[in-house]
Order: sequence, then C-alpha cells, then structure tokens
Amino acid sequence: MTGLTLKDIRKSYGAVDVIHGINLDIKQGEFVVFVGPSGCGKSTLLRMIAGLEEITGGDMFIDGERVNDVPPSKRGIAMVFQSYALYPHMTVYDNMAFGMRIAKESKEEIDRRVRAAADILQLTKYLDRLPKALSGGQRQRVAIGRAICRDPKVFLFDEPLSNLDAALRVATRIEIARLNEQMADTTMIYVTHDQVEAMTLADRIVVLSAGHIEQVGPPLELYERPANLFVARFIGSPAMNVIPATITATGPQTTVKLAGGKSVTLDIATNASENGKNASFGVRPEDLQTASGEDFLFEGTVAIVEALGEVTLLYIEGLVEKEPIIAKIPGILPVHRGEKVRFTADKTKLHLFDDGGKSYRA
Ligand SMILES: Nc1ncnc2c1ncn2[C@@H]1O[C@H](COP(=O)(O)OP(=O)(O)OP(=O)(O)O)[C@@H](O)[C@H]1O
Repeated sequence: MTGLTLKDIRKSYGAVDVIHGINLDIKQGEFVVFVGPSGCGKSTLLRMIAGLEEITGGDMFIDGERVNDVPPSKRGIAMVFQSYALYPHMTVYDNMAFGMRIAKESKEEIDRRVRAAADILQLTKYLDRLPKALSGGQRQRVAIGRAICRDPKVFLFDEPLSNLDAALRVATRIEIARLNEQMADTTMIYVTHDQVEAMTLADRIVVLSAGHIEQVGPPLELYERPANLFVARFIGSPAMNVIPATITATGPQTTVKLAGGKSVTLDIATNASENGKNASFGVRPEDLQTASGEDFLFEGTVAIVEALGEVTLLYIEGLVEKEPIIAKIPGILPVHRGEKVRFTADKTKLHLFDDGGKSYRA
C-alpha cells in the first residue's frame, strides 16, 4: 500500500467536533485538492496529515505505516504555507539548503538538490539573491523549492497562492502544475478557495462541508454530475441556478413543474414513488441560451447586465423570489435592463435534486 489513507479521521477541540469521520484513499502521485466553505475543516485536516494537529480519532497511514503518533519531521511530508517565511538575511541558495544543512546532508548532496529544485522552478539565476530582491511569486517559488529539497513523499500546500496578485497567481499556478508533472511520484494535497486552481490542478477534488466529505471525484465529474445540491452550488462560478419544482411525471424521463408555472421534461429517470414530490431543478448559467420562439424554458426580466467582453452575465428577475437567475452568454449581447428575455437549455445539461438535496442523476 502506498500513498495516504485516512480511516474515520476525527478532530475535536474540547467538546467541539470539527472533523466528523473522514475516509479517504489518496494514491501515490495523485494531486488532491480540498475545497469547501470557510471553517469546514480544510486546514485542520491538512495540519493533521502534517502532524501539526493531534488526531482525536481514527487512523492515518502514509505509505502503509500508521502515523498517528509519528512526529511531523518523521512523516516524509513537506508543507508550503500561505506566507512563505524565508530567512531575510540568507540567499535563495542558503534558504533552500538550510534544512538539509541542519540534517547534516553532505555538501555535494545539498548542492545537487538545490540546483535540481532551482531548475524545476526556474530559480537558477536568482540563487545568489536575497529574498527582498525577489517578487512575491519568486519568493513563494523559493518556499516551494525549500520543500522540494526535503524530497518529501507527500507535499502539502495550504493556499500557497492567496497572497499573490492575479497575474502572479496564474504564473505560479502553472509552475505548480509543472512541478506536479516533474515530481510524478510525489503525492500532493492542496487547499484552496480558488475554483480555477482546484479545477486545473486536481486529479481529484474533495468537497468538504462542516467537517465531512460531500463528494470526491475528478473536477469535471463534480462539475457535470454533482452528487447533491451542496456540490452543485459550490463547484462552478457563477453558481448553478436552482429553482423549486414539483415532480409531475416519472419514468425514463421526468417532468417537473417549475415555480412560476412552466413544465420541463428532463432526461433523468425517476420511479413512480417520486411523483408529486418537491424537488430542486438546476441549470448552470453557462448552459442557458437566449430563445426567440415559443419553445423556451423560462422567461424573466433583465435586472442587471454585466458585459465582460468575452461573456455577458444577465441577472434575471421574476422567476424565483429572492435570488435572480443568472445567465452567462458568450460575447456581447444587445440586451438592456428591463427587457423580457426567454431562455432555453440543452436537455442533457439539466439537473434535478430530491427534497433532501440528493441528485436524481447519481
Ligand atoms: N484551535 C482551535 N480551537 C477551537 N476550534 C478551532 C481551532 N482551530 C480551528 N477551529 C475550528 O475548526 C473549524 C475548522 O477550521 P479550519 O481552519 O480547518 O477551517 P478551513 O476550512 O480551513 O477554513 P478557512 O477556509 O477559513 O481557512 C472551524 O469551525 C474553526 O473555528
């Protein structure tokens, strides 16, 4: 057994349970991203893997070895944090070499590892510089380089890009993707709030909420087939539109009556016992298209137009109380506030969830 296994992992702070029994198998070399709302336990879980937080219950295995009581330095793990904490008076080279010098590695081995890490991260020409003479993105790359030099079995990242500006985030994200390719045998676990980072870096995404797992899967599987309303709303930006509905016909296809009165037939199978039940109908903003004829899904009044150039976001009112429906239409639309607009959507892209929020498509 290689990689990392979490078996019914629990965490409590005093009487407060924050992680409620996580079961997860991570294969060697896999890139797994933890996402979830603030406070759901992402950092706590990562810190338990690192050994920085005690495990209250359950078992954790790295490379088949139970590590619950193994100290951080003996777990074969390296962690990169949000703030990179380099030694300001040391050069890039010395910052990367520091841990290995403490561990009494030979000069040759230190030099070999520092240069290999610098090469992967394109830092070779900065090795003699002090951190203050580097950009934020370069400094974060040095922090990553320092972690690479430890030759970890498991690499942990806790929102490593969140202190960088937008352009540097993109550049450093691409650097991390490359690092992952070059260190194909190293398992990587990454915590982020950023949808794009999660979607582009992950082999699998773990969606957490309130200390438990909602769904685990490859990014596009979560996007196309969310297991429940929580995941449906969490993955994708702007979030999936959700409209209350009632099931009026079941079978290989299902017909629902949407709040507002329109009936829609979906390519989703339900059995007869579901008839008459409340459900939630879901459609992603980017799956809506404007319609001209009578064959439309719904109609509403444009409340806000956001023209972003490559797409136009329309906020539509009059369908569901409180929240507007959002449509994301490619290009620039000649539509104005106050106009009535009709929308359709590809039937295969529609979602339906039962009254407990579980997807009927699962
Ligand atoms: N030392 C502590 N004592 C008590 N409760 C704690 C402690 N550390 C964290 N918590 C609680 O545990 C829960 C999980 O926190 P954690 O930092 O893991 O969440 P997170 O998902 O990483 O959040 P964020 O995205 O905001 O960083 C939160 O409700 C938090 O208040």
